[in-house]
Amino acid sequence: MNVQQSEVRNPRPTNNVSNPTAAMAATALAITTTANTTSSSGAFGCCPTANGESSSIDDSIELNDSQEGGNNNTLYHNGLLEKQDYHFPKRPPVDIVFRDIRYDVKRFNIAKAKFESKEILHGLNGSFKSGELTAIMGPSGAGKSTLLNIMAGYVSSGVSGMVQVNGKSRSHNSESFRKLSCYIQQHDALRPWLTVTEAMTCATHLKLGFGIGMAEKRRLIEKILFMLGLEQKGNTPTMGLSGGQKKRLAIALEMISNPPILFLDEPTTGLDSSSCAQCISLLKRLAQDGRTIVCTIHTPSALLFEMFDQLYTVVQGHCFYQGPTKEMLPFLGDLGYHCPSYHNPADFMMEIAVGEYGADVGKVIKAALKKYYEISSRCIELDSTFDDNVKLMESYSIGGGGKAEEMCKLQKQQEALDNSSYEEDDIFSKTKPASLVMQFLLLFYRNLLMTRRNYFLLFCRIIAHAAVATIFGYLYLGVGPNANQVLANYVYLYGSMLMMVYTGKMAVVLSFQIEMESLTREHFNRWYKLGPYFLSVLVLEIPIQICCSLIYVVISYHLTGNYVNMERFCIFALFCVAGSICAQSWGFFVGATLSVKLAVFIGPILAVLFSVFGFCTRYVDITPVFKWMWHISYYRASFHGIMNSVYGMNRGDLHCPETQIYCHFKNPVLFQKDMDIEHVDMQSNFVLIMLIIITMYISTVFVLWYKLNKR
Ligand SMILES: Nc1ncnc2c1ncn2[C@@H]1O[C@H](COP(=O)(O)OP(=O)(O)OP(=O)(O)O)[C@@H](O)[C@H]1O
Repeated sequence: MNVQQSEVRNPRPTNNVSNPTAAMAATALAITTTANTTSSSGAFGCCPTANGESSSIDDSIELNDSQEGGNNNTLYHNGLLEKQDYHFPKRPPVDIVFRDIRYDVKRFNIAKAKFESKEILHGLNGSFKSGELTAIMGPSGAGKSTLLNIMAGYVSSGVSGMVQVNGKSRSHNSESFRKLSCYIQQHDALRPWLTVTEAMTCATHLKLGFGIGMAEKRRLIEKILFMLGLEQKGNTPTMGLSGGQKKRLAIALEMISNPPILFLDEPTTGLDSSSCAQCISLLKRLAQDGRTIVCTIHTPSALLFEMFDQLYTVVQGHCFYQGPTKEMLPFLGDLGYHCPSYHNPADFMMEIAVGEYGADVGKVIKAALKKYYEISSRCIELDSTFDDNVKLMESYSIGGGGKAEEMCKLQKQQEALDNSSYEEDDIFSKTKPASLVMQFLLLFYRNLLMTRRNYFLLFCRIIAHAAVATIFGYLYLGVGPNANQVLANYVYLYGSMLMMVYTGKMAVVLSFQIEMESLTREHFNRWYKLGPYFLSVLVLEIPIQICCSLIYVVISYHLTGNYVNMERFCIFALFCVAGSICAQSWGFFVGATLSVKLAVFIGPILAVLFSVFGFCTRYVDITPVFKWMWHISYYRASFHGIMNSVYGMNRGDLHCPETQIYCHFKNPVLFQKDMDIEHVDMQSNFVLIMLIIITMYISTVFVLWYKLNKR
């Protein structure tokens, strides 16, 4: 039996979760109960109200009247529920018009020792209309992704020109535009350890908040997955999906908030022909429901090419063709470039774009510009800022033309439509994104779930600490209380700090590097704010590091015979843990700031640099120019802390074995004096470590914020 049929026959009562605390509990529940997407509620009985308004989010995916002959209560086609019976609610049409889009990048020229500017896009004009699926095509390096990034608002610095959304100017990084759109980048950047349903559930909670009930959310998830052909994959971990399924999941995750505009960067890359066709036909259906869908694509098959309504071709940063897909060949034909019979039109266009068949690319670019102004000159008053283009247009002595008149009429009709609202105005308006606290709780829960699934990494971290502690413990077995083994103990203490610092730092130095793509996608598509995200990472990572450090400390401290009393042990453990957490905060900062290649060697280099201060280096012997490093070295502060906990704090004489004639460090103060650490201010050291931790966290958040927002 069709899975969805069983749902209709077994409706489940609505579980309305309205308060956040209950909702959090329900979140966990939902993640487990909805893990099997094929066993959930029958929501289809929930119909539009008498006045036609939807009464619940469930209505958001309602029956297509045209296919059902207007009978909204009928749920089956000949007893079978078809994917095409569903559609997302119509959204207000959102049209995008852009003019004179230029993009400059600044590069430092080492030879000339100055910054140089390079223009990537050279004044692109055009529009993307609602209800249409538009392909951005062009040769590699032509500027397709750059144009898409600018249109999505993903890139804003270095961009000039005007973008209008339903006739209203939009800034290049408009926050309100981001509410209406979503951007799915080339790399799916999904969370591999979550199942499809878990990923969808978490995204639904984050995007739709807790103003609507769990049951409604569950039904929404089921239907989106059903529409996208993922209904059988609810329990599959994301990493177990095929390339095409991952693309569809990436779309499904964004369809939760039902945005009227979708930007997709190369959604078909890496897919086989049938997955490509599935993906494009899905986009086509979403466009037919009134969405504005724009995607970049590399030479598609003739079949796929025909599925696009509009084509925008970029070559060397110029517009090469824009208009209906079916008019592309006549356009090139008018210029004398005729597509051979049985040749893929998309391939032919790309061949012309790279100058094959002796094609004059410049001529086509000028013709495309002329065509644009032929249409535009009848419809809009050209802005004075486009003087250059106006002159260019005049130089082509634009005449009248039937086709241009027709296009103009269409554009006027569209403008009338455009006067409709630019705001969200359907049932989704009753949903609000999760609050900051709930964002934190949801992200923390998600991290916890992923860590539990990926337990091998955690297991390795714990085992490594225990193993090294045992090795060190036996290497320096029982050296702690002996006066003749003070130097051996000193090396053990130094090694322990190294262990704490390296494991603390290196365990997280790549965290953000690995996370960055997912973080960028989710943050850009407004799933959550940076603050709750960062906090959710810290709240998981800090306890793990504390546990690992304590495992090391407990084992090695006892094996080396350093245990004297509980007070000394607690201070020792406190400084070890504080040093490790401080190193971890440095790891986050280095990882967030530098590229992978730099981070993996700058991280250890910084640790080595700071570690020399305090170890066999007396303050008086340090070259004055480096003395500041002694003061800010968290390594030195932690090391002195553990040293003082072992030999300071009025410790009595150490044990001098009878076999020894003389034990120089019988009184540990002598050793402290030799090392210039007889006056360790424990409080100042601890405060210094805490200050560095806080500074590093703030710096990391700032760097991440900058990377996520300033592009
Ligand atoms: N930030 C940047 N700094 C320097 N050059 C850049 C930058 N962004 C884009 N470019 C250059 O602009 C050109 C267009 O890049 P873009 O990624 O948009 O090309 P594309 O058409 O999407 O290519 P592909 O199909 O290969 O992905 C390339 O030559 C690229 O090197």
